[in-house]
Amino acid sequence: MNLTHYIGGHFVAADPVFESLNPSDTDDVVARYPAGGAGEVDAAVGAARAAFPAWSMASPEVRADLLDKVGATLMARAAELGTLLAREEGKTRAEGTGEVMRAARIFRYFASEALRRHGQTLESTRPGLDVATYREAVGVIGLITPWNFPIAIPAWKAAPALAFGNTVVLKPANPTPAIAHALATIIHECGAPAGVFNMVLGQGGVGSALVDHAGVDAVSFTGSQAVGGRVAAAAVARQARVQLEMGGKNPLVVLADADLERAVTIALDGGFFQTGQRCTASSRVIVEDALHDRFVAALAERAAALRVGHALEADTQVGPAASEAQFERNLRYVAIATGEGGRLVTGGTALRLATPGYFMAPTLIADTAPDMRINREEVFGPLVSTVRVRDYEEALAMANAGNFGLSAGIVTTSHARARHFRRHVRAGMVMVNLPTAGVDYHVPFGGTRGSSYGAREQGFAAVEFYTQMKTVYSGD
Ligand SMILES: NC(=O)C1=CN([C@@H]2O[C@H](COP(=O)(O)OP(=O)(O)OC[C@H]3O[C@@H](n4cnc5c(N)ncnc54)[C@H](OP(=O)(O)O)[C@@H]3O)[C@@H](O)[C@H]2O)C=CC1
Ligand SMILES: O=C(O)CCC(=O)C(=O)O
Repeated sequence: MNLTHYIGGHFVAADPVFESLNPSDTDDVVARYPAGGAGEVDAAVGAARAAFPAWSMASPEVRADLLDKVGATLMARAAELGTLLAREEGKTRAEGTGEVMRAARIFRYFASEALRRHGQTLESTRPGLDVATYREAVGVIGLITPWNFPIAIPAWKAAPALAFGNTVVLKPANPTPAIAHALATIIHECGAPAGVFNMVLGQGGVGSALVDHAGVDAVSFTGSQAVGGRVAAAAVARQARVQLEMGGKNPLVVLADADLERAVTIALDGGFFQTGQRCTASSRVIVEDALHDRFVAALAERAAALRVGHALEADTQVGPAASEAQFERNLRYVAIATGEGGRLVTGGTALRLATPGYFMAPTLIADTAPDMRINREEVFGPLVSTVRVRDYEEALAMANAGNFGLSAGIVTTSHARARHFRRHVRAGMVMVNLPTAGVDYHVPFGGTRGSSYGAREQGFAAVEFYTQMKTVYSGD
C-alpha cells in the first residue's frame, strides 16, 4: 500500500521513500509513504487557513454531524481497523480494536460537545449593560501525534479541534502512518469540507516545519520530553499556543496491607500490557518491605507466564516493541539498570519467535534505588522496576521524586492511606486500587511537572486549548 498526503481535500501522491514495517514480522511491509517537507506543510497550512473562515462560522450542527459520522464509521469498521493497527503498531488485535472503538467514542463525544454551552451570560456591574463570554475557534491547529495510540491520540486532538471550529494539519508518527491515513480517508469520505483536515507524511523535518509555520496558531504534541521541549520553545518564540504531553515514570505504590493477588494483577496490567508502551504505564513499583519479597516473586511468575507473540495471533497477550529503535532502547535499559545494581528477576532478553519481530520477554528488575536511571527515565517497554521502602511515608516521598507527574497509583486496603495519597501525590491522575494506565475519554488527561505543559487534554477540559475566550459587552 502506497500512502499519500491529504491536503486541501485531495490525496496528494508522491514517490514512496519510507516504509512502515509490521513489528511482529519485519518481512511484512505494511505501507510505503512519501517524504513530505516544508513545501507540503506550507500547502497543508494554506489549505487549512483557507478553510477556517467557513468552518469556524459553520453551524455547530454541521460540525457535530461530521464528527458523529466519523465516529459511527470508525465503530462500524473497528475490527478491520483494529487489525491494521495491530499489524502496524504491534499491540494485540484486542487492544487495537479497543483503541479504534475508543477513537470512535471520542468523535461521538466531541460531536455533542460542539453543541454544548461553553459561554456564559452575566449581569454587568454597570446598570443597563449585558456581558457575555464566547468561546471561539483558535485557528489552524498543528497536531504531532505518537505511535503508541496511533488512532486514539489523533482522535482526541483532532475531534475537539474540529468540534470547536478549528482546522487541522496532522503530522502522524513515523512508525504508524497507515492507520493515520485510514483516519484521514474516513474523515474525507464522511464529507469534511476541503482543507478542514489535512495530513502530511514524512520524517525528520515535517514536525518542525509545522511548529515553525507562521500560519499555525496552536500546536498539540504528544511524545518524548526532549522533542516536547523543542516544540514548546519554537512555538512560544512566535507566540503560538502550545500543549505538550510527554509521558511519565508512573509510580505504583503497593502497601503491606494490600491483597497480594490483586496488587500483582494491577502491576501486571499497568506494567506489561500494550508492551509497556503507554505514557501511563506503571513502570516503577514501590513496595512496602513487609510484602516486597512475596510481591516480587509473584509478579515475576505472572510476568514470565505472559504469552509474548505476534500481535495478530489470538492468544498473544504482549506484542512486540513498535519499532527497532524502541526495541533497542528497551534492551539498552536492561543493561543500564543491571549495570547500576538492579537485580534482573525475569526477562531481560530478546525473544526469537516464528517471525522476525521486536519481541522481548516481560522484564522485572528488583532492588533498584530511586536515583537509578531506570527509575528516573521513561523507557516505554515491557520493563518494570521495583523499589523497597520501609513504610507509607517513604513510599509517598519516592512516588513524588523525579521529573514526571503523569499518573500515580496505590494499592491498599486502608481508606485513610488512599485518601492521603490522593491528596498528596504529585501527579495529574491518581488511581486507587487500579493500574496507573487506562483512562476514560470524557474527563481531563494530563500531568504535572515534566509530564505535561499547557492546558489539559480530553473530555470537558479540551475546550480550554481549542478555543479562545471573547468577552462581549452590550449596551441598549
Ligand atoms: N507520551 C507518550 O505517550 C509518548 C512518549 N514517547 C517517548 O518518546 C520516546 C521516543 O519516541 P519517538 O517516537 O522517537 O518520539 P518523539 O517524541 O521523539 O517524537 C517524534 C515525532 O516528533 C516529531 N519531531 C521531532 N523533532 C521535532 C521538532 N523539533 N519539532 C517538531 N516536531 C518534531 C517527529 O517528526 P519528524 O520526523 O518530522 O521530525 C516525529 O513525528 C519513546 O521511547 C517514549 O519514551 C513516545 C511516544 C508517545
Ligand atoms: O492509559 C491510557 O489509557 C492512555 C495512555 C496514553 O494516553 C499514552 O500512553 O499516550
